Amino acid sequence: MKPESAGTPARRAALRLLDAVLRQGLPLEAAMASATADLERADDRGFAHAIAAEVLRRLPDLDALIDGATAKPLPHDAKARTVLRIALAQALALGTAPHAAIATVLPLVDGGPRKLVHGVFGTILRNEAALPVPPSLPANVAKRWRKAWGEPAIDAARAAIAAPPPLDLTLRDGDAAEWAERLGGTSLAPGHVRIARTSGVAELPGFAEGAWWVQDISASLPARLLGAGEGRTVLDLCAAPGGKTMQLAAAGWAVTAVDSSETRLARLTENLARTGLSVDLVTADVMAFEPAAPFDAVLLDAPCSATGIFRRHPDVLHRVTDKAIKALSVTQGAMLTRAGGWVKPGGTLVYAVCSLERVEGERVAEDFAVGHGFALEAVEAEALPAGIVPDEAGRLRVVPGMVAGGADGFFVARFRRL
Ligand SMILES: C[S@@+](CC[C@H](N)C(=O)[O-])C[C@H]1O[C@@H](n2cnc3c(N)ncnc32)[C@H](O)[C@@H]1O
Repeated sequence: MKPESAGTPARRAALRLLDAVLRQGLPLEAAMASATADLERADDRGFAHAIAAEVLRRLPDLDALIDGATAKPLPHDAKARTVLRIALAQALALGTAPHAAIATVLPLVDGGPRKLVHGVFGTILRNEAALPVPPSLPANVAKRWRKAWGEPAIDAARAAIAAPPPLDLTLRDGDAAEWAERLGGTSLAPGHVRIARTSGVAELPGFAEGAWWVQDISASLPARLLGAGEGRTVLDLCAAPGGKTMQLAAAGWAVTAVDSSETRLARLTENLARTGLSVDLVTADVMAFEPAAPFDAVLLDAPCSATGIFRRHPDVLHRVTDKAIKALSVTQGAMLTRAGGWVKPGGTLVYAVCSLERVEGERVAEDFAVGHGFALEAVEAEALPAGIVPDEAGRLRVVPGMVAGGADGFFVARFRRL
């Protein structure tokens, strides 16, 4: 038997990753450990991830090429289709030489449709096919977002898939203009610096001493709406890995941070050690947790579809179903009702989701605004990062195209307890 090419194991891992996302509905990052377990080298694991992520960014366009070159469409979950997607993403988007792109995937269909895969790949390349710029969104996502946010947001979302997003940093303290100069970036708001994407975050000035942490500008909004703590108490629900927890602690709040995931809380603990910030940590399910006393403020960053972070996590474009979005909104509503019960009279409640779905954002906030003893507290336009403006009700809804250079899709509403 011919020995397997050195490049094949990384492609096999990419196939397992795509299977985990597209057939099992798992997040790409969550599938990494098991799908790449047999790859010893970090760069092979990184390459498998890069291939899978590129396929997910280009999936509708790759499938259109494949369907245009097959007489009878391959089933959507056929191994031959995914193997072709892997070879084509490399040859047409990642700069892999076509002969290497196909030779390294053919062993994945040994004893199966090897000839078909080879033939379809050859036909597509001979026709000098190219992937469209910018990439297309999956039809169901485009339909949902077009209805919710209009055509300009669709165009901006497509452009955002094509370009790697910049890296936003939140400063623990210190002057944003000074840090922007030191890091070669720009600042969109107090305490914020935006730099070009880099793989060497830990080597940048200020990382080791905890002067800043990576946090998208949109993700920094919920804690910004609570302002300076001046020693008051805040309950940070669904807190890990702690971007908002650290903002609140740095702004002078006495923070109690709750999360149900031990693994994610361990990351929060590391982040606190690096930044020298201190908070009380509680491992608990929000639906079972019972605090001893109410808080001056409560921030709920609820678990959600995460469709707002599609730029860095393109798997959300393919694995999040309408049914899952509806189910999440029920959980979010129940969590928000519990969170409301832990706010002191006159205190503040902030609800946030990194979702581009109205049912998880606007709808949950509107339902909560009725009959729970809270009033929506409108956000003032002048306190916000450039480009972000409150909606007509005074809530924050960040959609693609709103912030120059991009930002995660987000929803934030602030309430005052009556
Ligand atoms: C959107 S992430 C939070 C990000 C975090 N607030 C930050 O700024 O870094 C959602 C978090 O909710 C946690 N979570 C999900 N369901 C939960 C529950 N029922 N109770 C407590 N935490 C939960 C997850 O473990 C996850 O860490």
